[in-house]
Parts: sequence; structure tokens; C-alpha cells
Amino acid sequence: MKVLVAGGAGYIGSTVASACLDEGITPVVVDSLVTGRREFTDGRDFYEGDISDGALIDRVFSEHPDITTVVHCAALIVVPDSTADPIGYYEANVGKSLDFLRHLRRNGCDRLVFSSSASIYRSEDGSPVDEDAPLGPQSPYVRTKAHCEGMFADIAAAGQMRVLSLRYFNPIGADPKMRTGLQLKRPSHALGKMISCHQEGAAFPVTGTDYPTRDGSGIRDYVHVWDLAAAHVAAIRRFDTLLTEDTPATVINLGTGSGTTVRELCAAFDRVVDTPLATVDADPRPGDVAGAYTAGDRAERLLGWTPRFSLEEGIRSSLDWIPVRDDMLRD
Ligand SMILES: O=c1ccn([C@@H]2O[C@H](COP(=O)(O)OP(=O)(O)O[C@H]3O[C@H](CO)[C@H](O)[C@H](O)[C@H]3O)[C@@H](O)[C@H]2O)c(=O)[nH]1
Repeated sequence: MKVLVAGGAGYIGSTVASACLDEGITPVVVDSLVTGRREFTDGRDFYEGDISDGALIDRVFSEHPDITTVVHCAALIVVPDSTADPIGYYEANVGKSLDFLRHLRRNGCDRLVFSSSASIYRSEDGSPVDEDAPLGPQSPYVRTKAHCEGMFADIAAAGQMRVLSLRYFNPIGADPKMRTGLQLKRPSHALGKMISCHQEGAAFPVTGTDYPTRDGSGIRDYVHVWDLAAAHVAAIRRFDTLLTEDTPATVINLGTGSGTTVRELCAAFDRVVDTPLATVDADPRPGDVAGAYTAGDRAERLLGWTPRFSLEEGIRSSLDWIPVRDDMLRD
């Protein structure tokens, strides 16, 4: 079986491609390399270019007519950048996704697995959320994900595509074989900041200490990226059972079901490293929310998927990835 992984040189897409390879599914990668890394495509079928480039997508399908399914992870994902450049974000994430769907349809492909984000939930009070929880995207970036989900559902309802949107909670860790991982050198997300603060001997700022959570810090659902990748493999394998004429579009949360506050994440980090991480209380980030974690059993029911890795294993994996990343990616 062959799948097209759009954005397959990025963090999630490259890990999904690795998991596919390990499961006997051949990934064909399309990536513009705007944020993705060529190194993550080594030894894989790779086409450099844009998902909106019709001639490129036509070429991919003519050279790989046996592609059955598309995993669409191609997107810009930086929240503050999306606030500074909403036009660029809507163009890249929504406009180009629409073009991409047109190209897929022209090439007879109607199976789409879409990378969505659990940050589209309202998540104001730190409660668990299932797939029916109210949405309330807080930034242009997250709104692009919500718009894509809506757009794809409309197209699916017209019988022109079948779409499974996977709403990721907060991915951590790397491919256990260390082929790929987070490409950013200075990530701004919580675990990334913890690792850089720990390396530099600086205090980690706990941004927001007055949220309605058990200890006042923000709550999230940290899920190992290798578990996420396994969920994609299950989605690819079960696609035709899940997405039918009667149910042409659906959404599934991908999280562990365990909420972890920032202070709990710090404590887990300390269990993994030798010297404890210093922390300092800080103001909340602009537009930040208390957060959420997944509820319900839809992923298990529909995909037969449950996450296997613990929080500590995810932290350990992220730490192990740093020297590999520095060696593999020189900038
Ligand atoms: O230096 C930091 C960084 C973060 N946090 C806190 O850690 C929690 C998690 O923050 P992250 O930035 O790691 O995660 P978010 O869920 O806020 O957002 C990230 O994960 C989302 C996935 O759901 C989207 O991908 C989004 O683009 C990305 O920024 C929040 O309470 C935040 O306030 C700190 O205390 N200190």
C-alpha cells in the first residue's frame, strides 16, 4: 500500500512516514521545505514543492498510481506568526488545502486523513473534551484548522471526498529509531523550553499560575508523537470501514486522556533528568487558555488505538533527540 504524506518532511509528517515504512506502507512525501527538512526525506520517495501545485500533484500520481490515501500534515503552525500574518496563514493553510483537494479529486483520490489540532476546542476551564465539545479557536492559526475541517466536511457531504480529521493534543518525543523528530532548534512549547532552560541552567517560566486547574498552571494532554504516528497507520488501514457514503467525514481526538499541568510536567521532567529544573512563576502568555485533555473512547473504538508511551518516556525521547538533531541538522 502507498500513501501520500503532504508535509512529510515536518515533525509529525516525517514521523508518520517512518511509522508507515515500519508497517509496510510506502510513504510518498510532498513537502515545500518551507519549514520541513530535506534530511527527514532521505531514502524516501520525495517531491519538493507545494500542495497547491497542480502539475506537481499530477506528476506524483502519474508516477505512483497506486497511492490510495493522503495524509495531509502540510501547514504553517506558529501561533504568534499567524497573528502577525493572518493572510499568509489563511493562504498557506486554507487556500492551498482547497487547491490540494481539487488536485486530489482530479487524480481520483478521495481518502484524506487531515492533521487537525485539539487547540480548536474552547478549553477555557481545564476540563476534558470529547469530539462534541464546543469549539473556540483562539488564534488565526487554529482558526485555519477549524476552517479546513469545515471546508472538508462540506466537500465530503457533497460526496466528493472522504475525510478523517485527527485532532492532536500536544505531541512530544521523537521516532524511537531517531530517524526524525522536532526540527526546531529553539522551540517555544513547554517541554522544548524546559529542555533549553535545563541545558542553560536558567529558570523555566511557568506562564500562568492562576488558571482554574488543580495547581493554577495550564493543563494539556501530552501525547508521544510515535503514538500519534501509530494512530495514522490505523486510520489508513481502517479508512474504508470508517469513512463511508453514510459517514463521509468524521473527527477523532488523539490524546492520552490524562491532563498534565505545567507544574506536573516539571515534576515529570525532574524524574527523568539528574538535576532538577528551576522554575519561576510568570505572567500568562497573551491569548493563552487553561487548556484541556481528551475524554471519551472514540479513538479506541474507531481506530483500535490507545497510546502506549508514558509521559516520562515522551520526555526522555525528546531529550534523547536533541544530540541526534544537532548532528543531523546543522542549523
Ligand atoms: O515557557 C513556557 C511555555 C509554555 N508554558 C505553558 O505550558 C502549557 C503548554 O504550552 P505549549 O506552548 O507547550 O502548548 P499549547 O497547547 O499552548 O500550544 C501548542 O500546542 C498546540 C497543540 O494543541 C498547538 O500546536 C500550538 O500551535 C502550540 O503552540 C501552557 O499552559 C503554557 O502556558 C509555560 O509555562 N512556559
